[in-house]
Amino acid sequence: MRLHRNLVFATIDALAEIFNEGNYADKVIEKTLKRDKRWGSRDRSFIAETTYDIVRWKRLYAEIAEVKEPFSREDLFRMFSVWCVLRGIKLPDWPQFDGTPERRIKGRFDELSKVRKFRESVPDWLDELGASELGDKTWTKELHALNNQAPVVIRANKLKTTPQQLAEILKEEGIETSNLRNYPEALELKERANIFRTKAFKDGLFEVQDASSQRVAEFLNVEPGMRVVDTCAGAGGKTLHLAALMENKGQIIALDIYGNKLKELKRRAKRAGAHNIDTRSIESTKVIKKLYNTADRVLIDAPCSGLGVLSRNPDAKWKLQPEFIENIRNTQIEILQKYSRMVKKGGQLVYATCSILPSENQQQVQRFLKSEEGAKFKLKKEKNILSSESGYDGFYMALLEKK
Ligand SMILES: C[S@@+](CC[C@H](N)C(=O)[O-])C[C@H]1O[C@@H](n2cnc3c(N)ncnc32)[C@H](O)[C@@H]1O
Repeated sequence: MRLHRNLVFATIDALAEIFNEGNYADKVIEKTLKRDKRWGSRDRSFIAETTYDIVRWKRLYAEIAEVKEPFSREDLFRMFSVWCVLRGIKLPDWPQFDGTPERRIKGRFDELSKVRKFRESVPDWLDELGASELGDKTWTKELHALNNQAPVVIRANKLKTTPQQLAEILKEEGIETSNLRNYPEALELKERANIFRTKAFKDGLFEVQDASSQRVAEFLNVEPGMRVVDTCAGAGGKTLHLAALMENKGQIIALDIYGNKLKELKRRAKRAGAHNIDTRSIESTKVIKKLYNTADRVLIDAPCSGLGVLSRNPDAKWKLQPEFIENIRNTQIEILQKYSRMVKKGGQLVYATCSILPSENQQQVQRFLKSEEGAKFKLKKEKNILSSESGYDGFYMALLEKK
């Protein structure tokens, strides 16, 4: 691989913004990629993937390069040179790489790789929390899996197509996919590509949605004609899946505290041809109270630490704080208490997170079941999806039924 100066410089600029200004990696990369219209798809993927890689391995690379935050440009070039040396990429003859100690870099890598928090590049507190909740053995495997680059999985929109038809259409647009066994609507891209540019995407034939995430709507046992409330709908990844499973029949009420996310949901629903979704922003408790005892099905796709999706969002390793996890657990239990009241007798509720921590998952459900409101429910089944076992995001889901 030959390194191009303007691509390397754009990567260094992006890293400076992410590490030193605390901006979100996905937003910074999106902005960086708009900088030069002449960049082709290879150039763009070099910037995006290298930036994500160095974000993912920040702690390890900083230790090897012997640099500390806040990083100067010189420090960032040193971290970049670690990335190159460890990947066997020949360093160009630029002044920024003068005197790079290649043998020392490899030696320090071997030495640091003996310690999990360096090898897997996580903050001390997170390494301790993961090990205490999951046990050393599971956490070691899981953390390793969460450091792999996530595959791109899409969900065929059954309102408009089938996975087989979609695979053919994408093939004509130059994108090869494979079926995923046991995931009825999913296709996985054989190679990364900008699929948002395809006609198939613009026509609403699919959504990008991880395979584990596709398990959640399935878990809720929806049927056409039901009244379903998606209480933490966000931009609607799971709402759209619910609409497809309900064949556009019945009613889905999509709630969120952020109106702008619901606006995006509406845009996506239009593209997907999903007509049975009604969005409502939670501006007061009235919105919730009006729905008490009215829903056949309720989905709580709760806000969480996001530790199950680190492979697509490595930035979270550095942005997460122990206090945030503490607070989010309180929000989760509050949401369970309040939103479960929307389920009518005999109706069902799914509580789901993209976390792998028992304290956000099964322990929350057990806590809820022991409460006055929770006593009205019984736990029908639950599923823990680990990235190390599934190869996709880490997720948790529990199905509860109101007696
Ligand atoms: C895991 S995300 C949802 C992702 C979405 N369901 C999807 O599939 O694309 C959690 C959502 O909960 C929302 N949220 C946070 N606190 C909330 C609350 N108290 N009530 C309702 N929604 C809330 C957040 O804005 C966020 O969109």
